[in-house]
Amino acid sequence: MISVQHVKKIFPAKSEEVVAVKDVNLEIKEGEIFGIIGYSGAGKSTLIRMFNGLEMPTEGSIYIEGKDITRMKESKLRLARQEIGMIFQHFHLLWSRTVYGNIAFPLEIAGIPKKERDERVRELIQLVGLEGKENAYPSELSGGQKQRVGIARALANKPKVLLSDEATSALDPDTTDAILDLLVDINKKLGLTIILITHEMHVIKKICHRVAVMEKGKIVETGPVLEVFKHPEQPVTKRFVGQVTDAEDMKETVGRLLEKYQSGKIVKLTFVGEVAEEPIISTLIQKQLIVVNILHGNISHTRHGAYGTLFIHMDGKEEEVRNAIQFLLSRQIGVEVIEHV
Ligand SMILES: Nc1ncnc2c1ncn2[C@@H]1O[C@H](COP(=O)(O)OP(=O)(O)OP(=O)(O)O)[C@@H](O)[C@H]1O
Repeated sequence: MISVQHVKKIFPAKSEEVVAVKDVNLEIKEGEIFGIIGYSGAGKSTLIRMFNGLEMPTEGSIYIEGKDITRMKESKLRLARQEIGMIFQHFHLLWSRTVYGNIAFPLEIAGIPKKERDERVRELIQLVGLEGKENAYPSELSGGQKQRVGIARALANKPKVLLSDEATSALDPDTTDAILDLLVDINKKLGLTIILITHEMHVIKKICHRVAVMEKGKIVETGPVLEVFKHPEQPVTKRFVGQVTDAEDMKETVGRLLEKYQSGKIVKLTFVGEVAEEPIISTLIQKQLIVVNILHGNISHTRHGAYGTLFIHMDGKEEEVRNAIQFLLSRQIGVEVIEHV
């Protein structure tokens, strides 16, 4: 549905030009929730803004349903933009208009008659769960409610694609989850394709089907979310996966334990899919002649199954510890012996 081909964006500057996006290629399917993750300055905003012509690439093409939006005349681009809604971190609402007025605004611009407009706004208010708030002004709303207005406004002209530029980054964790649930809901109900950029792996894990990792203007890794969790290849991807699988203080704890336990091994186990729900550790203790000390555990639920990590210390005779590792490997569990942090 969306094809990004050899896209490059250079910003001219007095001293040295900035190459914000370097030869990006992506294929995004209809109805997919596709996440682009990267640290600040990676080029995510520049890339997503090129999907609706807010920025134009210096080189390359972006096809949306077969039409190259980078080569459209302004009048055609304006029409094409109605097919692509966008939501923002800081909402970008009209402060002098009510919730109703904000959602009606793009319909007024599109020349939709009043009666039809009223109906559509009412539908949208219901869809995003803002019943009763029609006459409130943005200043009277919570962050989550403001983003609901942003989503309703973005959906007003029935777009096929929704672009989300860090839409939950200004929200607390519970509100973030509620907005992410809403995005999944509209993706399912409307079959809407969603492309989002974020610096939080939690967002990717919770709602995306596929992810692309961006670093210094390039896509360095891409794949289905669960696959990327299982086999992160690039160091930057490993850091992002670590955001949700490893506790902040884990490194310190493991460092201390490595010093404390002179015998045995500290291992990081990774479980994927159904294995994550099996009682592997109790079987391990029953079958192997080792002592197991559980240090830290975590299960993440992605759209395509569960992904678990567990740090344990296994103590016992060297051979028994080796057997235990073999047992775990035979159960399709990832085993990484931690030698140092
Ligand atoms: N209009 C502009 N003029 C010049 N340089 C720009 C412009 N917009 C972005 N850049 C530069 O392009 C690079 C990528 O910026 P971009 O905002 O796309 O990154 P990002 O991954 O979205 O980061 P953040 O999350 O901090 O916004 C940065 O070096 C930035 O300074």
